Amino acid sequence: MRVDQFPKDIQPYLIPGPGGDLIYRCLNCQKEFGIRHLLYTCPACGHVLLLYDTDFERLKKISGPMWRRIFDYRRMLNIPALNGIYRYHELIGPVLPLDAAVFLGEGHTPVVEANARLQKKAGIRFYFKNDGQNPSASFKDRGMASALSYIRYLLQQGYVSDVLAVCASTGDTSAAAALYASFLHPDVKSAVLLPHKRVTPQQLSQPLGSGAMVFEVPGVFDDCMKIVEHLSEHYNVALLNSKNAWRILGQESYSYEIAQGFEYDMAGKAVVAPVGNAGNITAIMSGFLKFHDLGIIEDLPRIVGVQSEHANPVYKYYLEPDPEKRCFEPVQVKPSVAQAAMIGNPVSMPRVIRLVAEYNRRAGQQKVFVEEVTEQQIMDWQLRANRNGHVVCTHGGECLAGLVAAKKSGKIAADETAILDSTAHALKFADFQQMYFDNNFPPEYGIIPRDELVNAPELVCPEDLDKVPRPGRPLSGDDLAHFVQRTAEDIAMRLDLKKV
Ligand SMILES: N[C@@H](CCOP(=O)(O)O)C(=O)O
Repeated sequence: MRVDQFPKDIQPYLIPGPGGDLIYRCLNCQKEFGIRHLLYTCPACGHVLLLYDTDFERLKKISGPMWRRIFDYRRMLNIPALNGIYRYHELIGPVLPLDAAVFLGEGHTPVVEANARLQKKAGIRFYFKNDGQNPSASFKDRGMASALSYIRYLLQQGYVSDVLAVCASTGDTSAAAALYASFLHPDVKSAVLLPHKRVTPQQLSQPLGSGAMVFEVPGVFDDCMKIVEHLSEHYNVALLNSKNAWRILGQESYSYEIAQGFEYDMAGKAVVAPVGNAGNITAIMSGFLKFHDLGIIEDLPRIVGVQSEHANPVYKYYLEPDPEKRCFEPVQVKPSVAQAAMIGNPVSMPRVIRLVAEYNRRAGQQKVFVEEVTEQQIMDWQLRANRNGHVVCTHGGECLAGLVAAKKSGKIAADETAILDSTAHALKFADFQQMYFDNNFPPEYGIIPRDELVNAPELVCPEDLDKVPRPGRPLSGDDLAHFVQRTAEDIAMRLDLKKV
């Protein structure tokens, strides 16, 4: 639809222009810095930053119901930037002109309700939000769209030139970073650091295909992250991990979409997400808080972060009920099928601590929880989900396992509705599925396949066939007819089919 076809009162709000006043604010010393330079940590005290709009109050001049109408009408516009995360421009990148927006098809991923059989098994009503259907097949594209749009804006303004973007990754961030950077090539080039042999072949192929420089580093993600932090402190590079606060802004779109998808009614809802470097749970809380602040949603949903027992620093931190006594300790991670979240020292932990307190305070009760699950539970629930129409990877399995555990421990009530983050596409982590089917997980995972979830292809080639087709050597005539009949009979026998 064209703008002039919309109701008159909504027309002035449909196409957002640059506005607001974004600044970096240090979570520790509260010092503020302008956004003309890329910053990742506070130049004064070295702590982590978040972006704030010092003119946020102007957005309150528009009522919550009016905001809902604006976002709902924007759905009908054919303006690429508004078909992605910038539908929520005023909250995600108010200072950016729309022509700076990099849109590769990210966001507005489907929310799919689980079938009755799977809901019964889990004991609760739930949906998956399929963020694996983003362009690089993970939720990271939301944050990269924001970070690279900002870089494009800096390029357009002449504030930077020849950007080298770097990130550390367990596989999804690097795929997204390389993809979005390649869109701005040659002004932006990218280099990614991956823990050697701790990224799946599919994930490794992604930055290679996008033309990034790929460095494999011994150790785990936390080691790569330290190197990237060193690079960003000592060299002229743009850090693309979620330590970069622009990433957080983009990932807030996940919350906005959930709210919009449920008609802005968040009462009785629980949002479940895996926690690795903790940027996503930071963004989810921050997004819902902003919508709440503007009166767009009346209730804050419950939020449940899930960690594997092999990489559980955030879970451990919140085991201590007294906030005064809590003390964050990084953990040594062990191999995990939730490999993207195999992180012992999440860079966003200070943001999480700040936002959990704020979220619970605003909700007037504890609304944020962290749950822990086993490796076995992750694999079993992933495969159960996928046998019921989903395409979730191990982290989607982690979410579902976390939902079941949270219901059991009373963190989520049986009459609530949960929305689970399917963070990446199942195909990225197909090797874990194969290890399950082949029963060859190394012992440290502690995973024993359940017979009812195992699957394997069967080769059909009846022994009495002396001629079979091969590539470049097709059969024809009687030979083809005989091959088809015998093979069909063999399959019918295996499937126990009766002749009609
Ligand atoms: N799971 C992540 C780890 C880094 O995440 P980030 O969001 O903090 O950049 C990955 O896919 O690499």
